[in-house]
Amino acid sequence: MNEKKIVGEKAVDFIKDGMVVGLGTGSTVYYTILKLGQLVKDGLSIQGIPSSIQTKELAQKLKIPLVSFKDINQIDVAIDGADEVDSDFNLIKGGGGALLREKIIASGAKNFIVVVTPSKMSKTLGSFPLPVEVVPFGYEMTAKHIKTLGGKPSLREISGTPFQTDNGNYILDCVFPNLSQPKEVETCLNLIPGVVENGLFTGMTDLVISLDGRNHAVLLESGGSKWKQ
Ligand SMILES: O=C[C@H](O)[C@H](O)[C@H](O)COP(=O)(O)O
Repeated sequence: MNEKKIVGEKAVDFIKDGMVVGLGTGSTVYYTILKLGQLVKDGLSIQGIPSSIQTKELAQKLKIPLVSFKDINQIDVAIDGADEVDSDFNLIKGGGGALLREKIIASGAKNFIVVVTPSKMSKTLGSFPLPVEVVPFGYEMTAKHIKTLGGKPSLREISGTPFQTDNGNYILDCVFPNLSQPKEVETCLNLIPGVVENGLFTGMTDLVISLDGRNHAVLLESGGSKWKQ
C-alpha cells in the first residue's frame, strides 16, 4: 500500500475542466501530477503552473499544458505536499528546496490543498528543521541573525557543496526548539536581510488530504478555512 499515492491521487477530485492548477513539488504531489496527466490524456482541459524545474519537467513529460504568470489572472487551486502540518494547518515546507516558488503559487491560489501522509501531522511544528532560503552573499551573517531568533541554522549541502535552489540561492535548515507561534517566526525571519523566504506557510491551507485508520483518504478542513468552490 502506497500512502503517498492514495492521498496524492485524491486531490484530483477537486480539479475541474478549465482550471489553472498550481503544481507543487515532492514525492507526494508527484502522484497528483501523474493522475492529472492521465486525466489530461483522457480529455480534461487544465493549465498547470509548476513550482519547480523538476515539476515543470514532469508535467511536460505528461503533456500537461503549462502557463506562465503573465498569461493568467488567478490560480484556481494549488496542490502541494508538506514536511509537517500542525493542528491549525500551518506548514513547514521546503524539504526539497522548492519553498519560494511554492509559496508564490500557494499565495496566489484561490484554494490551497495539502496532501500528506499521517506521519507529517503534529500538534506543534518543529520536528522538521525549518528550511530558510537565503542569498549566497553573506549567508554566514544571515545565519547569525537567525540564531538571535532562537534557530540553529545549518547550510544544506550535497556532497560537500552548498545545495542551490532553482533561484540560485542557498538553504539554511534551522532547528527551532519552539514553533508554537509560527506566524511570528515566519514574519521575523523574512525581515532579516539576506532571507529570501522561509518554509513556514501560516494561514494558507484550505484543505488537508491525509489518511484515516483504515488507510482511506480523509479530507480535513481547518476552522479558518477560506475554501471557495
Ligand atoms: O521543497 C519541497 C516541498 O516543500 C515539498 O512539498 C515537501 O518537502 C514535501 O515533500 P514530500 O511530499 O516529498 O515529502
